Amino acid sequence: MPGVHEVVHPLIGRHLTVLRNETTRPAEFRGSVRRLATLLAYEATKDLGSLPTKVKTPVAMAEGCELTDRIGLVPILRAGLGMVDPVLDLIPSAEVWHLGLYRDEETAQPVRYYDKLPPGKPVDTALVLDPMLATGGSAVAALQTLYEWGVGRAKVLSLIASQEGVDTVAAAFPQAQVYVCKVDPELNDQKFIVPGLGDAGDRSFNTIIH
Ligand SMILES: O=P(O)(O)OC[C@H]1O[C@H](OP(=O)(O)OP(=O)(O)O)[C@H](O)[C@@H]1O
Ligand SMILES: O=c1cc[nH]c(=O)[nH]1
Ligand SMILES: [Mg+2]
Repeated sequence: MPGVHEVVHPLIGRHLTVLRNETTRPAEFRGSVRRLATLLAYEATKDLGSLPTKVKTPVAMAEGCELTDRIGLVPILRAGLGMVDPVLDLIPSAEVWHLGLYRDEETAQPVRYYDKLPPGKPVDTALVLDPMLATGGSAVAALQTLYEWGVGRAKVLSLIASQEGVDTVAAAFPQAQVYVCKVDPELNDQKFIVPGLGDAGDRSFNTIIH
């Protein structure tokens, strides 16, 4: 499907296995989120704009390059927070604009609770960071906000998506690019991804109520 990129790599397969495992504790879960976010960001940034430059090494002049896009990382609270630092490590010049969205437990519809995008000029490329793309409602809401802001280009980076979710995003915003480690086949009655990994926010932040 155009616009949806499932990144296949043995390291992604391995770290995803740890992430899915129900016995994985929060600290190790966060580590796996970081590793997968790095691998996904590497793939999702292959077409970033850059210009050739020169750089002086201790020995001689060499060819270099600099990034030309103004890049915004857009983590979706809460679970997207765990993907910020690894992507910021790769793109230290990026801006970070948080969006607060949670799924209503009864309806699974996204509820907006934080949005402070500035009124001025938007970023050229926005990377939406959220480990889970289930119904696609949160990703669609985030993309709607970003396109209204005026971003030139938006890419959604999710560790696990459902087929229904990526279809929903593609139908709403065919111009958006979606990068995922794995597209899982279905959603259950509570709109959780199957097999998925459970609730990414709760597993990241150790907030599962027993
Ligand atoms: O595709 P959707 O059906 O919209 O579901 C995906 C959303 O659900 C999760 O967030 P959640 O609402 O659990 O909030 P949290 O990150 O605060 O735990 C996840 O991090 C996404 O934001
Ligand atoms: O499976 C799911 C669906 C929504 N949010 C999650 O964290 N997991
Ligand atoms: Mg959320």
